[in-house]
Amino acid sequence: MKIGVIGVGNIGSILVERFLETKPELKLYIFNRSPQKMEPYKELDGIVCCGNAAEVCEKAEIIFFAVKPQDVSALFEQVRVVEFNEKIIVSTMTGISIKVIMEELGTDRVVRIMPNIPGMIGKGVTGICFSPAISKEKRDLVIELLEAIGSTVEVNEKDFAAVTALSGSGPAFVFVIVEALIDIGLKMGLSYDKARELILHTISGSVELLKEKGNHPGEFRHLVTSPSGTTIEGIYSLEREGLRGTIMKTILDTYNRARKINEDIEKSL
Ligand SMILES: NC(=O)C1=CN([C@@H]2O[C@H](COP(=O)(O)OP(=O)(O)OC[C@H]3O[C@@H](n4cnc5c(N)ncnc54)[C@H](OP(=O)(O)O)[C@@H]3O)[C@@H](O)[C@H]2O)C=CC1
Ligand SMILES: O=C(O)[C@@H]1CCC=N1
Repeated sequence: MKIGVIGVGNIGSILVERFLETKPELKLYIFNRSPQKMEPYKELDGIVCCGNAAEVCEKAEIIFFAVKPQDVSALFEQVRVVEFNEKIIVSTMTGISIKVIMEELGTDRVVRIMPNIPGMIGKGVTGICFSPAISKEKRDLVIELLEAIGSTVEVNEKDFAAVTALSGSGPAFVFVIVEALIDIGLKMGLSYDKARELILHTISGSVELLKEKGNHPGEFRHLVTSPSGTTIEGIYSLEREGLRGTIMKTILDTYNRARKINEDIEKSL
């Protein structure tokens, strides 16, 4: 199968590298605005570095658009000449609706996805939504392709801003929390390595426990919390400081920003 990737930045390069690693049978066609980002792929088998975005669209059957929202107008201009017909466009672009892509490019086969950075090791989760014209067979094909970066969750397009906030941007919030936990480990006298090991195992172990047992997180939180013990002291502090509200507000601000990007793009096109 012939796959195109336009924009080989953070997300585009994850897609390219995971496809190369897990799906060697694919033929890849890539293009990036600044050519130096294509350098690492120049001599590799199964990958062609194209001269422009339209060439990628002409040669590939499924084409990933992985540019920033502010670069989408220029990209539309560059690929408007292409006859998309049976081709499928898969967009990672935040805030760009399926309708906008269909109208701009005169196609009815568009998939909108919101991947995340753990896709780098095949452990990402990707929100996905299809335009109605895409057949069940082609939907399954795209989902199978995306297994290269992890699992997929099908959502309604109206929920994309929420997916962006929770799982698209989510890893950044997790990394900030991990950093804060390591720093406080250092403050309490632990080495960086020991604090990091303790924290990463605590987080991944707690996540695995929730996944395996399926309980509501509050149930396990109670198991840890002894009367007059250490945990309740921490929980009391956490609630007084408003951590729960801070986290909810963080996600809501991110969600509102995703909606605003969408609104601004729709107005500008
Ligand atoms: N980063 C993340 O975790 C996630 C990002 N997204 C979304 O995915 C999209 C890409 O994000 P990200 O990879 O982080 O962004 P990057 O800026 O890292 O990558 C975008 C790439 O697109 C290139 N580019 C821009 N215009 C064109 C064009 N017309 N033709 C070819 N290449 C072009 C840029 O080239 P140049 O080198 O010249 O700048 C750049 O390398 C965004 O819309 C983002 O919102 C979605 C989910 C998660
Ligand atoms: O920060 C951003 O806009 C993108 C969308 C999700 C993750 N990164």
